[in-house]
Amino acid sequence: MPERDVELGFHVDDSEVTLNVCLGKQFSGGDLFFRGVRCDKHVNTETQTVEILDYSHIPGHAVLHRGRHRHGARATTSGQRFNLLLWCRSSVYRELRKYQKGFLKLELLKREGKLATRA
Ligand SMILES: O=C(O)CCC(=O)C(=O)O
Ligand SMILES: [Fe+2]
Repeated sequence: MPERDVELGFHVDDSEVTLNVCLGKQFSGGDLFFRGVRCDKHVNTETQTVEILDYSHIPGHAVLHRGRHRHGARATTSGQRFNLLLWCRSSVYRELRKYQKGFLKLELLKREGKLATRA
């Protein structure tokens, strides 16, 4: 019976950027798989061939990836793997995204003629 995560299913992180540092020890398996970036609405849509990226951890090396990059970790098949995960969040970026979405909605309403605009 495993005491820790064996594998990590397909997911996105609640981060802008994730730093994943492989601290060791000796192991096999545990590869990361990346499957493209999506917005919230399309996070479960199909993967295109060009988006398929697999990565094998190397002790002492780190991976920096976008939190929104869809990914998961395959099972560690032998040994022990220790990774340090750092989720980096930006409140400024998140605020800006909210305004951006608001502006986009306004633009759509204008285009559809549902919003009065000055000549
Ligand atoms: O290496 C792992 O087991 C964690 C992978 C992951 O979810 C990540 O890098 O955000
Ligand atoms: Fe993750």
